[in-house]
Amino acid sequence: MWLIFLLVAFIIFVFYRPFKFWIIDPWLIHRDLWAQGIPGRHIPIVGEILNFRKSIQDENPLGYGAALAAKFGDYYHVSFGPTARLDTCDPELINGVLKTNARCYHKAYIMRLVLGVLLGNKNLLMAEDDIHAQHRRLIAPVFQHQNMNSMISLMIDVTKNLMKKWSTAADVARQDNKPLVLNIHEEMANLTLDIVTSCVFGTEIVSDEKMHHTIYRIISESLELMEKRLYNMTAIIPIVNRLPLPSKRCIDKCLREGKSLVRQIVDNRRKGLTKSACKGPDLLDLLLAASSSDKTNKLTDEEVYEEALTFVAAGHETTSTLMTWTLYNLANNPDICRQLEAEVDSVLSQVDEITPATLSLLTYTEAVVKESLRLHQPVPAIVRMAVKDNTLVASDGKEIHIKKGTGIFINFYMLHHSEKYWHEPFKFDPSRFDNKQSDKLILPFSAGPRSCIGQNFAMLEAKIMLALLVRHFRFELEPGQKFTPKIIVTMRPKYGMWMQVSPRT
Ligand code: HEM
Repeated sequence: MWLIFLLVAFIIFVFYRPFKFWIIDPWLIHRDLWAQGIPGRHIPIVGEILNFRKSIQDENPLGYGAALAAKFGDYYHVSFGPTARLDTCDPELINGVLKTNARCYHKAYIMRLVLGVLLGNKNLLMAEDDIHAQHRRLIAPVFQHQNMNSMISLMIDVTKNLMKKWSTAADVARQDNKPLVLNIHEEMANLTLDIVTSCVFGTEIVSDEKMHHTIYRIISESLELMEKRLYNMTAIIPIVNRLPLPSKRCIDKCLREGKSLVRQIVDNRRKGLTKSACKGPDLLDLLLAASSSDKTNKLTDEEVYEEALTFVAAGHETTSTLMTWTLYNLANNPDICRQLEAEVDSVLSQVDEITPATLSLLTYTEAVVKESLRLHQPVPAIVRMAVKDNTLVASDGKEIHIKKGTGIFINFYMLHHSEKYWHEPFKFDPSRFDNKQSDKLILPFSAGPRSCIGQNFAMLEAKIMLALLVRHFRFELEPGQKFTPKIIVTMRPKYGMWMQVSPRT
């Protein structure tokens, strides 16, 4: 008798929990949303993963969300794997999730799987609730304008180093009667990695080829592996995602390498063996100072390592994709490019004088960057998970009761391309930002208490790089290439971006 009882209990334990996770919980959420009149569809177990994977194979990852929105509207429910979620590009619903009801949401399990395995969970990007609030309070002063301004000269130097290499390479190519052709995405990835690593850690890391290469490899390799694990579902299935499969072992190795590298850099700085390369303190100095100034809330060593690595990971690929798509948009719109060159030529004197004062005069440059952030936002979507029942209100006044466990997919791409809010949304037109009104509908850095803490840094860096690049070079797209977006957290060009780069005479 006891044996039978134990056997039944064991079977319930083994089968019920997965059954509840994969079948019952998602079904209850979909049923509830249907009952509220929210349109949508439910594909059990795999959800939309196979459809999404097909859209990637068809080289149209963005078209898939657009097709769902065309069918169901600005908010609808679907599943991704076992998670039932509400997908939306409605500005009021987004505002509710990111701002008014922010306390009811955490980063989605899927984000934790993609980024948490690389960065850990005790950093600003991944931490939740009180730990997040404590880190945000400590770290926010690091990104104040006055600290950012002391990094201007370093950003200029690093950009000029790259331009010097390009000038030499262009001279060599000219001697062979050929244009200089570069994969601009790779060039921008190296440039932004150099800028962010030198602003975080000092120049020691940039001059050390091996360290530089290791950081680049760790970030790109682990993101690639995570993408594979996501689409073959090994990252999603509980227990399976912990098995020491080759992909998991490789990611764990990347994480160990990354942490030990950062640990070495932090320890060297603490011992005074290295110093900031900025005019003032660099981000590592500021992070160490912030973490030791508040004795009761100080960050542990482990947290300092994680935060420093997070700055590099969060600030590298995002800004490089922004720059790549900006140069692509300019190459496709020569009139806009000439207007930008005219502004940059008139504001910067012969000696490329870039200061906070000259930067504030580069208003068209800023509009070009913002329009690129709208048209090709580096982070096209983010995902949240409701950790409490709550109610959201959509722009049409509809109240939606969200159950704990519902995922929310915030589709910035659709918001930024909606004909409801933007005239000719697929046109690259920086003049839309003459009107401050547009700022309310563009959310490339997200919004609310979890908005991008590095946005001042990113805007400053992008303006400096763009002003210097267009002042000295012209960019033309090499014919015959495909511009397919590839999305793994950021939206980069899948096959690179090949351009003819010629010095301006
Ligand atoms: C064009 C460049 C950038 C874009 C488009 C961008 C975009 C974003 C977005 C959309 C988020 C919210 C993510 C979410 O809620 O899931 C975010 C968060 C964050 N970003 Fe950025 N980012 C950029 C540059 C940077 C830079 C340069 C840094 C640091 C040096 C940085 C550090 C962070 C951090 C630490 C967070 C987490 C903030 C928090 O949760 O409190 N980002 N970023």
